[in-house]
Amino acid sequence: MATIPEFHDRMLSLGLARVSEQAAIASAGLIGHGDEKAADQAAVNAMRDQLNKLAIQGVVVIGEGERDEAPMLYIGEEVGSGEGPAVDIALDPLEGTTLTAKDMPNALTVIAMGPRGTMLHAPDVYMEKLAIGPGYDADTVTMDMTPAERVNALAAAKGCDAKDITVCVLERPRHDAMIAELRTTGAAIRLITDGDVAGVMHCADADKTGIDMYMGSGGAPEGVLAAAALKCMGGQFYGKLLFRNDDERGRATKAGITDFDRVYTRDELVKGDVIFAATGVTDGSLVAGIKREPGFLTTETILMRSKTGSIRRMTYRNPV
Ligand SMILES: O=P(O)(O)OC[C@H]1O[C@](O)(COP(=O)(O)O)[C@@H](O)[C@@H]1O
Ligand SMILES: [Mn+2]
Repeated sequence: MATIPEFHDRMLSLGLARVSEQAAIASAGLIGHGDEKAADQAAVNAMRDQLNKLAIQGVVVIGEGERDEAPMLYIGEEVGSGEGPAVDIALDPLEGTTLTAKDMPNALTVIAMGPRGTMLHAPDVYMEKLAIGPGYDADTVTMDMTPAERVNALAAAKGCDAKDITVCVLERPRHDAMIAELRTTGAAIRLITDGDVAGVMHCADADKTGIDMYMGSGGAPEGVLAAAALKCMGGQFYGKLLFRNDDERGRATKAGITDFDRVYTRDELVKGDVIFAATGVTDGSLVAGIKREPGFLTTETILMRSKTGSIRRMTYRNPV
């Protein structure tokens, strides 16, 4: 039997960038058209086509849904040409479908790849998330702390006042109490309407984005992708799965999860080397959105490798 090639992150990384670029390009014509489903479907189709061109034996571990719901890029779907290393793929073809439909900032196409068996098979439930950027100890802020304690602890570690900290939070009624508590510290709160993968990534580039910390609940699949991004950029990430009912607990059991109360660290969500690519769909603080000019679409992609901590920003001018 032929031996399976090793996961060679350097060789695979450019291919991964092509996947996220093409997903973004496919959704370009749907930016600001009020149709989230169409924008998502265009990105999904393109991402799947491109993935199948890569020389990998890939399995989607974070995808568009469960197999019985029969979406494309379902969890467990095999992708790639079938020749090459055995890899786990985590993807969100359009992270910020509503942002895209409404032409609001920070919509991205996102994909991460690591050796087979290294990423948490997170079910499509919510995850409580907490993230800070690089340069702090692992226990600087923890899930055990209250939201206010986290702000004060980060301010102390940073050597600034709580009022100099900016926390990014998804604007949702479920976060009202947390936001009220954060307000008591004097910290600023950047409320976002969607897109917590970008929200978490913003912590790793605080000088550019102004965001020091991310907290609150959002999609668990997005949590694994955010952990992959921070593994490349540096920074701490904690995630705890949240279950609202037995159906959700059943989904977790099916995904092989036994401990429902566990707080996962960044490196428990993504255990091995990982490569991560995200392309801007609409303009954002990390990457520019798609630019149109007659005959061309230009994208910007951030491509990162955890092994080396390398971060590339690539523009791609694509004739259309
Ligand atoms: O809208 P909800 O249910 O609060 O879920 C939050 C999740 O939805 C998003 O805002 C948008 O995700 P999609 O565009 O992929 O649907 C994520 O960034 C976030 O994790
Ligand atoms: Mn998403």
